[in-house]
Amino acid sequence: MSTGSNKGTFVTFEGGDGAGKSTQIRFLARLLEERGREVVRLREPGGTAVGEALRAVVLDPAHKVMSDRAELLIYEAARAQIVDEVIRPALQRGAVVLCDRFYDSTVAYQGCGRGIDAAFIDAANRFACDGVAPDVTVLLLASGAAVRSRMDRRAGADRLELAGDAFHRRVAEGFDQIALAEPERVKTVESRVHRADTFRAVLKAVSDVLPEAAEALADGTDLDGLVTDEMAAKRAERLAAERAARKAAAPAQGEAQRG
Ligand SMILES: Nc1ncnc2c1ncn2[C@@H]1O[C@H](COP(=O)(O)OP(=O)(O)O)[C@@H](O)[C@H]1O
Ligand SMILES: Cc1cn([C@H]2C[C@H](O)[C@@H](COP(=O)(O)OP(=O)(O)O)O2)c(=O)[nH]c1=O
Repeated sequence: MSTGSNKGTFVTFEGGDGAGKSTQIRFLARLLEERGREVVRLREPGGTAVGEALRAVVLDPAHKVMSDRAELLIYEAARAQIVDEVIRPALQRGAVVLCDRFYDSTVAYQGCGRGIDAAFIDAANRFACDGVAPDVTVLLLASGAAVRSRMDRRAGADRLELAGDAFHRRVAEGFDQIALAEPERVKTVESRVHRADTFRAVLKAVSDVLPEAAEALADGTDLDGLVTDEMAAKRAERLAAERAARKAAAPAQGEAQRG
């Protein structure tokens, strides 16, 4: 295992915004939980109180004058926190940790995108990770047109999403370079039209480190059914969150009308 005495498995998902990382993490988490594994689902930056606070700062489009060095250090600060507070303890317990982005995003976005020196990025990543490293990384690739139509359906672009086409082209090249440099760890998966097809490719990519994934591909598990159920669960969660937000806003509107 990549982190010495760990019993767990650490899987990271990388790729551009809207590539389908969080969707595929949902599917894999469900499959592993159905097979009795403890799964810890995380996103970077975030996943801890400190990390979520830092996420709000670094992604806020109102912060138009943030320096590239400040941006890098915020991502690394969030990473150091999530490694110490959540990832290392979870791996020591034997859990599967599924993380939406990790240090490869810093290489691609702050290194290739912003142009910060690669050796410094590498040292900063090592300092923040303190010996914790993914067992396998799934790099999801989606065509520009597919991502644009997916992102159009999303509300409110964040500060990084607003960074421009040339920046995002450099980020995509950065991910390609990472995949070329580390083919053992980084498995490239095309994000297909049908989510279940992408999921099968993800299972294949992680099957060396997660025996449950290899079993599911071999034993005729109904993967289309799992994807359909999980998409319905996601829709239900979104509707519940929207209802809760409307309910929270309603008394405030009442106050405003009274005042
Ligand atoms: N294979 C796919 N085909 C079509 N839409 C997809 C596919 N995978 C994900 N999506 C949709 O695209 C959007 C972005 O996916 P998401 O998983 O949030 O991406 P990411 O986490 O990489 O930003 C979501 O609305 C999701 O439902
Ligand atoms: C972890 C990490 C993320 N990022 C960027 C990539 C994303 O644009 C943003 C995280 O936003 P997020 O919404 O989690 O990504 P996505 O849109 O793919 O779901 O932060 C970096 O620039 N460097 C990093 O080290």
